[in-house]
Amino acid sequence: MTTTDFVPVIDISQRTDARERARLAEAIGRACENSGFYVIVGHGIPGELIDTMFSVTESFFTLPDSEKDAVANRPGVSGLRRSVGTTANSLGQRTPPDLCETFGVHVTGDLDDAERENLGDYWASWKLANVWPRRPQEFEPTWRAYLYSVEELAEDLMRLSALALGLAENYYEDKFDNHVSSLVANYYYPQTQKPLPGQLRLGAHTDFGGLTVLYQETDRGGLQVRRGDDDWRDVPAIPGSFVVNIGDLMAMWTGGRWVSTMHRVVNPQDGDTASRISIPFFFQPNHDAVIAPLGETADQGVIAGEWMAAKMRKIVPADRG
Ligand SMILES: O=C(O)CCC(=O)C(=O)O
Ligand SMILES: [Fe+2]
Repeated sequence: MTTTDFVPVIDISQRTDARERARLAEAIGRACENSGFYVIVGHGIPGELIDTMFSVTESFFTLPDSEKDAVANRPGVSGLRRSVGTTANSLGQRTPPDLCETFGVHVTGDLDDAERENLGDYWASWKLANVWPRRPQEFEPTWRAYLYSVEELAEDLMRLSALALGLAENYYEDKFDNHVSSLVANYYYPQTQKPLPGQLRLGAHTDFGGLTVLYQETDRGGLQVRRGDDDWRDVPAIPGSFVVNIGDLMAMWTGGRWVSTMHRVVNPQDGDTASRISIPFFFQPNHDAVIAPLGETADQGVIAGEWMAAKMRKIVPADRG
């Protein structure tokens, strides 16, 4: 099986046409059963918005440290994490920290303190307040415009997913009407020292939530998806595309018919000091949505927020905010 059979490229430009929707849903369903990953083109998010999103994000990450510190993550506040910890820890693996820093905001991060406090009685990243860099000036408006667009796209992908599973298109709507999604930028900084044994740009993991829509720099490479036990396949990097993958909750929702697949970001070749940026949007259900496998009763399910927060805590110690 070639990589594009395992992670197919799907053109969704005709998705407003009813007949074409059925065909797209079928292609998405097949991809989600096989690898849980697909690449979309023709998604309708303007290239100009994506380019600006990339350039403000890159400008931010390459600011002097003293300036970046102003938005550093602290108790109660999201922002910049210099070290994301060890992603592979979420699966119980012990490896050195990932070679990555991240900046993230949540759709819930602008609510007032009391409202955020109500989003689950446990520590969870979506309860943190957003903080925005002052420079570059266009950072915040661009991130907000991008967030709005990618959220709409993710909603439509969920409608197509529902169709693929033989459900009503709006089946997932009331499970995502107060979603706790996040928009994150991963900055894989230049590697000027040899990584430690087992140390990666981003360790092997599965995503937690519903689905992830990821922008990646397409001339860098590094994102790999696992096939079988130890066969890592490069994800096709196509200019103007997004990588879509389903998370654990979506897989649980389908009773395992769809798969949430392990992926990682490997280091560049020795001596290659190029940085790499990726920007995932994690579409995560309402914190109180009950996720039970299709056809099972709610008491067979888990509470989405409790489940995601428990997995998150294995990566980021709760006392780090
Ligand atoms: O950087 C990438 O291409 C993948 C990032 C990723 O898997 C994640 O942030 O969950
Ligand atoms: Fe991921």
